Amino acid sequence: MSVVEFEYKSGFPGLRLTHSNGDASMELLLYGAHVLSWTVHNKQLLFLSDRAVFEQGKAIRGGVPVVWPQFGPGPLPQHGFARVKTWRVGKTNIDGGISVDLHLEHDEETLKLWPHKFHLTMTLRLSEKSFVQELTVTNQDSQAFEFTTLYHTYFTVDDIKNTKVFGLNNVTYLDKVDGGKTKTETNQSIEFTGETDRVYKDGGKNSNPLLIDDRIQITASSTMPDVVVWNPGQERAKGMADVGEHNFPKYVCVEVGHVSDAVKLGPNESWKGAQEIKLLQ
Ligand SMILES: O=P(O)(O)OC[C@H]1O[C@@H](O)[C@H](O)[C@@H](O)[C@@H]1O
Repeated sequence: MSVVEFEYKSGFPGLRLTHSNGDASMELLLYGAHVLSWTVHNKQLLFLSDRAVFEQGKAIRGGVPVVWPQFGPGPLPQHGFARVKTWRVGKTNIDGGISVDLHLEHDEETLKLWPHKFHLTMTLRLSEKSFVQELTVTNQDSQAFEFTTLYHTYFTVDDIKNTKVFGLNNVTYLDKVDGGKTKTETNQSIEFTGETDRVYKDGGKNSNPLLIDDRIQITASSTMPDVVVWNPGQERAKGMADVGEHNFPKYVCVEVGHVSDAVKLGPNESWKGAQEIKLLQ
């Protein structure tokens, strides 16, 4: 069991977590509290684009970007600012399991963008075949504030054409590639035949587990009820400088969060949202 500091692409310090027998590991950057890599038995389970850009202020294409305090476009930069801020390391525990806390607070830059005082803690726990990440948001202001949030997880797949996402049948979704129409999922599994960008409202509350094939299970806390499923497809991927046509078949994003409406947090109140990602085989 170890937690070791490392530096990725000079300028991006992080922590490398290794589970007891070395069979599971995780790389975590302070930039964005970003999980960059998760391996079990030396197999990489998260996708990181070979065209990902590592520059201050730019989002990293792959791993687990943390979307906060705004999902998607809006008054703030796309997907908020937490993913492009440098967090600081807090408590580390390697007693009977590994956990690490990272923290982010408001600063001059965030106050200019979003005039609210906040404290974020991201706790990561690595186990043999799974990991948990839990975000705690505390309102340190004298006024209430609202936010949306999401774990934007990029999972590796052998081929998107043969990938299925289960657990969202009968759930209502917003189809972003069909003009934002509201539809109901009638299929037992989602398959990918082109650009797919959907927000499944309360998808995580479905009684069926959220699965990628029969390999990965994603479980969210009840405070993160929505599920976004995204793959850009060939044409859009071609136009995305940090993805490229060759990469779209290699990943699927299955993202749990609170995005259909906002979380409202009063002064001194705290909110927690977690996901557990488990390898089933
Ligand atoms: O390019 P970004 O900002 O990382 O966003 C990627 C995708 O993120 C998804 O969560 C959104 O539903 C998509 O609409 C978006 O294209």
